[in-house]
Amino acid sequence: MTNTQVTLVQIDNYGPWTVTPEPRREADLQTLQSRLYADISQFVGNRDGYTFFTRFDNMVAVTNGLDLEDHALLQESVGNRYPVTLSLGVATGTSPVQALADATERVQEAGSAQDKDRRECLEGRVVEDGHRADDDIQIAHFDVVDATGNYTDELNAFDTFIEIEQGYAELMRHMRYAHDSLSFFVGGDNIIVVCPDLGEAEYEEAIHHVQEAVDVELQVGVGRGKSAHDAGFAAKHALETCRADGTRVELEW
Ligand SMILES: Nc1nc2c(ncn2[C@@H]2O[C@H](COP(=O)(O)OP(=O)(O)OP(=O)(O)O)[C@@H](O)[C@H]2O)c(=O)[nH]1
Repeated sequence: MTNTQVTLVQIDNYGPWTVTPEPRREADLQTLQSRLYADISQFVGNRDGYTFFTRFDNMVAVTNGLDLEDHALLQESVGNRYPVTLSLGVATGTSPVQALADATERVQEAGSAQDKDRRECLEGRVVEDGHRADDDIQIAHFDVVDATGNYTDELNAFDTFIEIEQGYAELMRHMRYAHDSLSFFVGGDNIIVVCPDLGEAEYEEAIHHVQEAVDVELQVGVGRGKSAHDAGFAAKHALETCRADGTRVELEW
């Protein structure tokens, strides 16, 4: 049974900061956001977690293996090096959607995203070391079948972008409402989905749904592990099996 530990990362009072004392140059904000994401991804990734950029001012991480001291160190390090600070909410559960909802609630209870007095809050609980298991995380790595042949080498770059984003939008909604899963676009034509215990039938159904709704053909490799890295790495190997064998769903555990 999965036990996903999810961390919501929220930049404190970021909206007001972007326009104080007057609107800041957009390129500078884009640079700040992408560097902050890169730093958090590296910090969490070095401890075998995954971080997703989502809206950049709010990011979502799968943090099994990181304790509250690790989270506090991330806050301290960012606070020392950036003009902004981070609040973090952490929660665990068999449903990734519910865990993220609980993590969000903890940050919201500490104060508004635009409350100038809420800084560096750290709320929540983690999966304790003695309670971690090899099937705590289930990750599905989706990609578009032959995106290069069907889109990248055929359409102009913006129309390719629209097609890929349509596939992502349909999949993320479907996986959230039908299968309690969190989907994140990770670049190219790839979508990483953090799942509860799902089986082959659910993935077949999701691929069929996206094909029917927006005519984008997906394949998926699924893995399990003690950390996001372990599960995600198994999923990548499973996806390689799809590519080699021409199959649409491969589970590796
Ligand atoms: N984040 C991430 N991006 C990837 C990964 N693999 C491929 N990509 C991205 O996806 C793009 C397309 O590569 P592929 O998915 O291998 O190509 P494809 O044409 O869809 O071919 P098939 O997947 O074999 O059907 C690449 O340019 C990368 O941007 C991955 O493991 N992680």
